Order: sequence, then C-alpha cells, then structure tokens
Amino acid sequence: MHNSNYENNMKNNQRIIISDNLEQDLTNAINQCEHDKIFILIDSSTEHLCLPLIEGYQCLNGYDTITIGTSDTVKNLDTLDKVWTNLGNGGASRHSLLINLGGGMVTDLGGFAASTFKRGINFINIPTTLLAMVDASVGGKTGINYNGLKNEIGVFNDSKFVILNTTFLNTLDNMNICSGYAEMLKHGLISNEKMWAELISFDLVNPDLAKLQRMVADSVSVKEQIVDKDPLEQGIRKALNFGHTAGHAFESFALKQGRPILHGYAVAYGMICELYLSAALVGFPTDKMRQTVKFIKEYYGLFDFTCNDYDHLLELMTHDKKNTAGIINFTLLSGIGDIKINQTATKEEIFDSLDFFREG
Ligand SMILES: NC(=O)c1ccc[n+]([C@@H]2O[C@H](COP(=O)([O-])OP(=O)(O)OC[C@H]3O[C@@H](n4cnc5c(N)ncnc54)[C@H](O)[C@@H]3O)[C@@H](O)[C@H]2O)c1
Ligand SMILES: O=C(O)C(=O)C[C@@H](O)[C@H](O)[C@H](O)COP(=O)(O)O
Ligand SMILES: [Zn+2]
Repeated sequence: MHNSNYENNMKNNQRIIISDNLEQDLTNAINQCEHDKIFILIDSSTEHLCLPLIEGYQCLNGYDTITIGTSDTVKNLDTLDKVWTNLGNGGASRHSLLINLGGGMVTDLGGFAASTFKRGINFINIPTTLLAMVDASVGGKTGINYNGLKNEIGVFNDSKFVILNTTFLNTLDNMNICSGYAEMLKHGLISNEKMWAELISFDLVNPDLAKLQRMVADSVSVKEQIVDKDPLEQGIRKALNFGHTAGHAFESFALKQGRPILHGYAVAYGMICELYLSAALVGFPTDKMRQTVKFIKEYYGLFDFTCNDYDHLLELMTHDKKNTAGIINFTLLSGIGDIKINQTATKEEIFDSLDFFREG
C-alpha cells in the first residue's frame, strides 16, 4: 500500500495506521494494549475472506473468535447480546482486547460491545470494506440500530488503533465498493473541488483498484481532520453527516419494508436530496449539483418510493441525531467545501427535494 506506516496521533487518542505490513503494525498495536486475552469479532463473510489473512500471526496467540451474521439487519440488540455473552463465557475480563475485523457493521457493533462490556475494554479496528476504511472504523461513533432507526443506541468511544490495509479490498464485491465510494464522494463534496472532480470522473463499473487504494488515504484524512476538531459532533463534525438526514430516512424506510439497501447507497440517495436543498436554500451551484446527481444516478440507480411515502420519510427524519426540539437539522453546502451546518427546511422544501429525487 501507498503511504506506508503513516501514523497520526489524534487528540482523542485513536491512532490510525495506514499499513503496508499488517502483521508488524498489528503486533505493535497489540503490544501497546495491555491484555490478558484477545477476542476477534468477525461476521460470517469476514470469517472466511479476511480472518485467514491474519490468523497465523504470532501476536494473536490463543485468541478466541466471535462470529456474527452479516449485513445491517443484524446490527441490533440480539447480536449485541450474543457478543456480550460470548465475551463473558469466553472468560473476557476488563483487561481483554477485542479486535473488530470487518466492515462498518462489525466495527460499529463491536465498538459498542467493547465500550460497554464491564464498562469498557480496549478495542482495535481492522476495517475490511471500503466504507469502513474511509469512514466507519474512524472517529469513535459506535452503536446499533434500534426501534427501526439507524444507530439509535450507541456511544462515542475510540478504538485504540485503526489499522488500515487495502489488501482486504481484493475480495469486496462491486456493490460494496460503490457503497464505500459514496462516503468518499461525501468527503470530496465537503472538502475541495479538486477531490470532488477526481471522484466524479472515476469509473465505478470497472474500478481501478490501485487508484482507489491511493484515494483511500486522502479520503480518511478528511474524516480524521474533522473529527479531530470536533470529536463529539457539537459543530463542524456535522459536515460528515451531509446526505445522512435524508439518507438514514431512506435506509430505515427500506429496512422496515424488508428490502434493505446498503448504507452508502442510502447516503448517495440522501445526497441527491440534500444537494437539491443546498442549491435551493444556500446557493450551491446548480451545474455542480447536476453533475453530481448524474454520477450518482448512473452508478447507484434509483430508490423506489411514491409521494404517499413522503410523510413516513419526514417522520423518520424527525429522529435524526442532529435535531433539536423536533426541528430537522440539515448540513448543507453553499459550494464544494463550503459547509453550512444547522440548516432548516420547511416541509414543502423537503417534499420538493423528494420530488426532485424521483423526477429531477
Ligand atoms: N461509525 C461510523 O462513523 C460509521 C460511518 C459510516 C457507516 N457506518 C455504519 O457502517 C455500516 C456499513 O458498513 P459496511 O458498508 O462496511 O457494511 P458491512 O459491515 O455490513 O459490510 C458489507 C458486506 O461486506 C462483507 N465484507 C466485509 N469485508 C469484506 C471483504 N474484505 N471482502 C468481501 N466481503 C467483505 C460483509 O460481510 C458484508 O456482507 C452501517 O451500519 C453504517 O451505519 C458507521
Ligand atoms: O462520523 C460521523 O460523524 C458521520 O456522520 C459519518 C457517517 O458516515 C456515519 O454514517 C455515521 O455513523 C452517522 O452517524 P449518526 O450520528 O447520524 O448516526
Ligand atoms: Zn455514513
């Protein structure tokens, strides 16, 4: 991997290592986390596709695995219960170490399990999807879906290390590449025009994996820098939630209807609505909105809903974690990299953005 052994000490104590030598970097990380026993959390895919890449490492000597199901449908209380139970029955103490080996579902749920087990044990994230590499494994948001809502229960708590090695991407399917890429596109939109231009000229049908791997480091550094300034999302971190007010509503809606969509697809759809609101309310240039929307529609297709669903989608948006006193809070953009947090929109404007999504 590019950028070998780049290491950044964040204020909030999470070390992100862009690794070209996973065994060495994991060994160093484990040595810095005093522990009596190691547990590795995997899902039933990463068990077969990712664990074999690390299971022979000497630094993992005597580890136990905890295997959970795949996809966001299992990012719930039952699975959390299973992880806590396995930790307890496996002899975990407060001095044990959990390694989350997987995508964002595993790092979110595993991070929350570790943060709450015996009031908190250390954990290390080894992200294995593009989405987890550029976003989910970094920044300390952990949690589960609950009551039909995304990430409704959770805590901010950093993993001690994130060890990012893009070799894992070799087995990732195209839909999950696209899903992670949506968060990269978000990072471009909230950063600068150069990054955005490179992102929307990328071919996602036949992705150049070597180029993508080089883009990962830039993308995660966008997140790192923002989280470093505002770890608890009191201000500028809301930029990282661009596309998520509508996006999480789509995601929860789809989950409720028994036709789950990948998180990144939901964010891509949410960005269409929020780019529309950005253009309508805070002056985002319409040509750049159209270019971005064209890119999203080309690679992510469309999400099917009718105007009869608008009230339900609006109700879901009222649960967004950025809201105060029931008022829906959007992060909008006046231009690429020109972030406007704490924006409101009327019900009519939100419905217009849903019309734009379906017809625009
Ligand atoms: N905490 C945060 O800041 C944050 C940020 C963004 C997203 N998220 C959360 O992350 C989750 C989505 O993460 P995700 O997209 O990684 O989903 P995921 O963890 O469900 O992984 C997607 C699929 O890829 C499989 N997989 C994982 N690694 C693989 C590999 N190397 N090769 C082949 N298959 C592999 C998984 O088994 C799963 O089937 C959502 O729950 C979302 O809410 C959290
Ligand atoms: O790290 C953040 O902050 C983000 O908002 C990143 C998002 O991509 C991510 O989906 C996050 O989990 C959303 O958090 P939530 O607080 O809206 O549940
Ligand atoms: Zn997201």
